Amino acid sequence: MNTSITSSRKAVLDGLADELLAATVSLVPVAPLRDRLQGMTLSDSYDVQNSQLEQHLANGRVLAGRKVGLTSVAMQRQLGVDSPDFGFFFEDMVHHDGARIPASTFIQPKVEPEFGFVLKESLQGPGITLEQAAAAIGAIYPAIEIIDSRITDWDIKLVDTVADNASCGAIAVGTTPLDIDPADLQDVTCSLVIDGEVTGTGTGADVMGNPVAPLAWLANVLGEQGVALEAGQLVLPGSFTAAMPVVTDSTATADFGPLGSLTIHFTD
Ligand SMILES: C=C/C=C(\O)C(=O)O
Repeated sequence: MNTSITSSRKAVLDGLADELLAATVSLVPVAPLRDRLQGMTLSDSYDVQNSQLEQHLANGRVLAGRKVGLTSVAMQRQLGVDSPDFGFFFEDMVHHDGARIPASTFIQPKVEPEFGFVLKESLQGPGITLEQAAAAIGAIYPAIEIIDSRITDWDIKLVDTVADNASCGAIAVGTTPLDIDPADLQDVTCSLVIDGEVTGTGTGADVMGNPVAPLAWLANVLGEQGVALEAGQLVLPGSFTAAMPVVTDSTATADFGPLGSLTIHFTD
């Protein structure tokens, strides 16, 4: 192995992680990352993501859970990609039903309606099946992910969004679980409602065929790296619909019909 090439590559990746960390604070987005390192791979992007995770944890932030993204055809089409990705979120990024969230704390926020799975037991791949993943779910909540891009104008390809923590901005999760069995999630319908208008509707089957599949996928991918999903963590398996932009004074609802809903408001 040519160590000088390897170490200069690492220096570029560390620099990208530092730029993204700075953008998280300044709210000034950065230029797309994909052309900054010749042949930038998905593995490079996850290294950039991981470097940020480690620095946040070293600064005392507490991991609350993980998100899987790009699991629906709607979102894959919107971003022009064909595979899922994942990211992390901390306790200080989690909001609850009725939250009033300053839009000014994001760069270019959009919202996505999702399930929120709270795990009752830990899950670690490889080899986690759908049945094992479903059995690890303790409660299912309505959730909204606020995605945000630290890349200018959402000009992202897969390597950009992965490095940028899968574009995770914040999470909102309901306080009352949805009364539904993990085996029945494919048939559940969810609409995204912005300011009273339905902007999109999807079913559980639109989320990788079954919303439990992203949970199993994540447990297996992280398991390959020796990382477990822990009991008590919240996992978001991906959006039912295309993401929609929000601004100050927007109200967003993830509407699961008779099963329940979650509403958040964006303030100044
Ligand atoms: C860019 C982010 C995409 C997601 O979070 C998703 O598809 O759920």
